[in-house]
Amino acid sequence: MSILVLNGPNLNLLGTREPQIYGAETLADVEARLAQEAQALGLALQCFQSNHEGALIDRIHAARLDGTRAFIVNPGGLTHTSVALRDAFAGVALPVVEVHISNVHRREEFRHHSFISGIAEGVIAGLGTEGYSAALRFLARRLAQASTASR
Ligand SMILES: O=C1C[C@@](O)(C(=O)O)C[C@@H](O)[C@@H]1O
Repeated sequence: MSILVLNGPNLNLLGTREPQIYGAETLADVEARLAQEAQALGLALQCFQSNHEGALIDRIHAARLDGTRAFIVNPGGLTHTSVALRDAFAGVALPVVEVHISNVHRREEFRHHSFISGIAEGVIAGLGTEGYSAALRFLARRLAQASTASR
């Protein structure tokens, strides 16, 4: 069972980008930690970051064919703008957990609306990079329950 972790625009700059908001860990640090946690949970993990909306959409479509069972996504600024990203998730119809490092609801008003939340199983915001780990633990349990139920 494989989980695909998607990060959108500017998340490649984690660690140096506005560290007072997003912290000091790099995306490579976060992905390495998640890979260890996934292994301990008995899950395979794939990670993909892009600054390009179309590349993210292509990766979501490709997930239909590569064994992906669920997504963890931090869409970055595309959260607040992208109907196309939402439609890609809806089209693939696998569970999605939306993660934001910062508490978007405590920030500028334009960050309060997400096009993704309406098709997500759940939304985690403001837990820092721990939010990705919380999403992984949630999905591990959810996928295990689903596979027991289908037996
Ligand atoms: O790029 C980001 C990062 C973010 O998704 C977060 O992780 O807190 C919040 C977004 O509003 C912002 O555009």
